[in-house]
Amino acid sequence: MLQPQQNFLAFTRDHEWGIESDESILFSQTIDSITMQVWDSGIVVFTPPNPGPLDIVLSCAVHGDETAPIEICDELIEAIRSGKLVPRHRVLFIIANPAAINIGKRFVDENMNRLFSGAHSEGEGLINQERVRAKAIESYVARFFAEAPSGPRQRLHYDMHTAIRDSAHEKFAVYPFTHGKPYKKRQLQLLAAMGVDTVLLHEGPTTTFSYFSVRQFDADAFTVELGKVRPFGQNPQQNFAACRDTLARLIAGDELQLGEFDAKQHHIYQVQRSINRTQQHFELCFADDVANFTWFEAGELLARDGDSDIHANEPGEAIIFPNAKVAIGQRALITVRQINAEQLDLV
Ligand SMILES: O=C(O)CCC(=O)N[C@@H](CCC(=O)O)C(=O)O
Ligand SMILES: [Zn+2]
Repeated sequence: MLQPQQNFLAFTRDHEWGIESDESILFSQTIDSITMQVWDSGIVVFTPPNPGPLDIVLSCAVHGDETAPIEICDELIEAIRSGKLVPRHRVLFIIANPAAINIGKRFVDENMNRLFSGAHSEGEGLINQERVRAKAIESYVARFFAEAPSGPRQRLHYDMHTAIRDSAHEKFAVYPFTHGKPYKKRQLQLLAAMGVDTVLLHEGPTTTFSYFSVRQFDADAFTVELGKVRPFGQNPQQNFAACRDTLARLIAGDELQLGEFDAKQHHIYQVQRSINRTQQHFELCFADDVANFTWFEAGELLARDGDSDIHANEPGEAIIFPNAKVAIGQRALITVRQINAEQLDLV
C-alpha cells in the first residue's frame, strides 16, 4: 500500500489497472488537519475539516501520453501531502489511465475519452481494461459528489489534456453541451486565468469525461487542452505555470482577482460538424503539420472517407483534433467557426 513518503504518481503507475479491494478507502492519512483518502490507484481525495463550498475534480491521463497534465496533478498532490498547499475545498484527483502512461501511448486498447456516460458497457460490454476503468472512474466521481456536505455546493471538473497537433490557440477548452443552459462568465474567466482564453462550444452530447460530469452532476466541467503532447521532462514548465498556480489558488480558496468580465478577452468557437471515420480507407487531405484552428476556404477538400469526399462547406470553417487513425465509427475531426462572445447566453 502507499507509504507516507511514496510519490502518489509512482504508486499509481505501479498499479496499472486499479487495486481490487473490499475496502472503500484503501489508505487514509491526516496531514495537519487535512484528510487524505486513497480510493484506488490514481484516485485520491483531500478533505479539509470544514470544507468550503466547492467540490473540485482534477483529472489527467485519460490519454496516457499527455504528460503535462500528469505533471501538474503530481505537483498539486505532492504539495498538499507535504503541507505546502492547504486545501480550503474538497478535491478529487484522478490519474485515469496509468497503464497507458507506462507505455507512453494515448491508450492501451481503446480511447477512454469515448467511454463515459455508460459507453463503457455498450456494444460488447466491459471487454477491455479501459472500459472497466472508465466505469470505475464514473463511480468515484459519483461518490465524491454524493459525499459532499449538505448545503449549496458548486461542482467543478477540469479534465486536462494536451493536443496531438500544434494549435493556433495554444491552450483551449471544450465547453461540453449544456442542453440550453447559459454559459458561465466566471468559468470563462477562470479558464483565462489558467491561460486558456479560447473555448469551443460543443453542440451536442458526447461520450467524453467532461460531458459526463456536466450531464450527470450538473458540474461546470471542461476538457482543457494545455498545449502539445510531449514526453515527460520535455514540457516547458513556464507554459503551465498559470494553470498550476490558478488551480492551487482555487484549491486553497485564495482570492482569484478575476475582475470584470470582458467578452473581448475570450475567443469563442462553435462546433459546426463532427466528422466521423466510417470506412476502412480514411485520409485527411492536409499535411500533418497543419495546426488546430487552421481555416479552410469553402469547397476545399478536408478528408476522404471511403468514396466520399468531405469539403469545407462555408468560409471560415476551421479544423480541430484531426486524426485519421481513430477507430471506425469515431470522430476523426471537428470543424468550428468563430463567434463573438457577446452573442452568447451568459450568466
Ligand atoms: O489533439 C487531438 O487530436 C486530441 C486531443 C484530445 O485528447 N482531445 C479530447 C477532446 C475531448 C472533447 O471533445 O471534450 C479528445 O479527443 O478526447
Ligand atoms: Zn487527450
